[in-house]
Amino acid sequence: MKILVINAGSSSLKYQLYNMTDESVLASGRVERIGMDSSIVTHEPAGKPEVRSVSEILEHTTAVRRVMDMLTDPEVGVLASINEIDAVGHRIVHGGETFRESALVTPEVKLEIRNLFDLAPLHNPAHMMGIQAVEAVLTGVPQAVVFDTAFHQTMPQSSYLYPIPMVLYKRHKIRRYGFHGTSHAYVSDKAAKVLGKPLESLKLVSCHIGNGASCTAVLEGKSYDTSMGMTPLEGLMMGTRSGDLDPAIVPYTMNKEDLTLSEVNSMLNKHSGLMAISGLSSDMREITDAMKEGDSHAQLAFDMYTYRVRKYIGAYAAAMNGIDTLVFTAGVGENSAVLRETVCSGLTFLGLELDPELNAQRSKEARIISTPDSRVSVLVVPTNEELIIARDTFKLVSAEA
Ligand SMILES: Nc1ncnc2c1ncn2[C@@H]1O[C@H](COP(=O)(O)OP(=O)(O)O)[C@@H](O)[C@H]1O
Ligand SMILES: CC(=O)OP(=O)(O)O
Ligand SMILES: [Mg+2]
Repeated sequence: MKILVINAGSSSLKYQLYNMTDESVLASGRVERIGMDSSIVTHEPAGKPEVRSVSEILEHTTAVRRVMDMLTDPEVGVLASINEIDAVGHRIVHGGETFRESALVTPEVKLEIRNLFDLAPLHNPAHMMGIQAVEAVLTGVPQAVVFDTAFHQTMPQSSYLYPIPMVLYKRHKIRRYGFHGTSHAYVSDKAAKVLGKPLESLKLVSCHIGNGASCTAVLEGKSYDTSMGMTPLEGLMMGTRSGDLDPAIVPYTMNKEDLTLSEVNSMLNKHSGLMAISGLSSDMREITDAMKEGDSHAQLAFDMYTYRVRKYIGAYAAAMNGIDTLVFTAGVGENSAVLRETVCSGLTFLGLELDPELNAQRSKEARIISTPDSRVSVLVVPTNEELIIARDTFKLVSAEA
């Protein structure tokens, strides 16, 4: 079975085509700047060089058509015909309280995703465009949806409720949902396998640190608490998102700077985090490079960023009455040895001891980077959200057939 995985954003569409016989990736790529004057299409067929092209792609249906053209192109394609695609799986950021697990796309499921537009105005409408674009181009092909929030639906009320009037939860479903669930679930499971222990026996903290970043306390194999909240803005400091701050800053800033709601929202989501403090970049590679050159703003951004990760790990160790496993994943977590070292250097009080050589090694494999005597096992586990989406889609479509 061949499955196309799609992660549709408001102005981008990322894809991976899997052959589920051996879970190999046949091709992957992305369409960026949808709706702008020049869109960039990057296509990577397995074993062949990447191809890039620039054209005008005004909406998602055209983007999906372009992806199909690339996949079936005589030179850079990997399929003889689009009829070879058996199913499509979509990443959906917000599943609210409705979706505890992945689902096949039906008219009812689409309606539910639409009902969640308010809770994820940046993400869910884009995902819906992706679903509809596939419907238009690959008529009749089954589609599945896999939710970032689903894994966190096990959180107890004491973790997910905010201490604000209950009526807001009842009326508007204002609560913590948490995100990156597909990734947290995958890396927790993988870490347990690497350690040779049942996941249910572990007190694990998973740190997904990419452009968006979140920490999750995984207790008895389930999400017990997580740092992102009603939206992916809460929690850790991120590339361009502030993470935690005093909520009083919002009205105060609006008043002092004469900002509208949408402007303050944009400030916190797009112009804060590493970008704001360093004044340089939201990309951790550029931050750490600048630090080496003695850039004090980049250093401050890094110090704040790592300090906040460490605080969450400490908080979750307390929340679970202990921690025996710490996992780093995603772009920064997998690749930045200096970030892992800095975060862990303040956690020796837990009996955590990093092995500097193992930490410095580069590898695409899941691996332990703590010493044999460390009371907390520290691991780097490369995440693979697309593979989980492909697997869930495969399961759902096979069960239906
Ligand atoms: N070698 C590296 N060292 C430090 N940071 C890295 C490295 N490679 C990638 N990154 C960071 O990973 C981030 C992207 O992470 P990723 O998980 O791909 O994010 P997203 O899926 O949210 O776009 C980049 O912004 C960059 O800061
Ligand atoms: C939910 C979220 O923050 O996603 P991303 O890390 O892809 O931005
Ligand atoms: Mg990501």
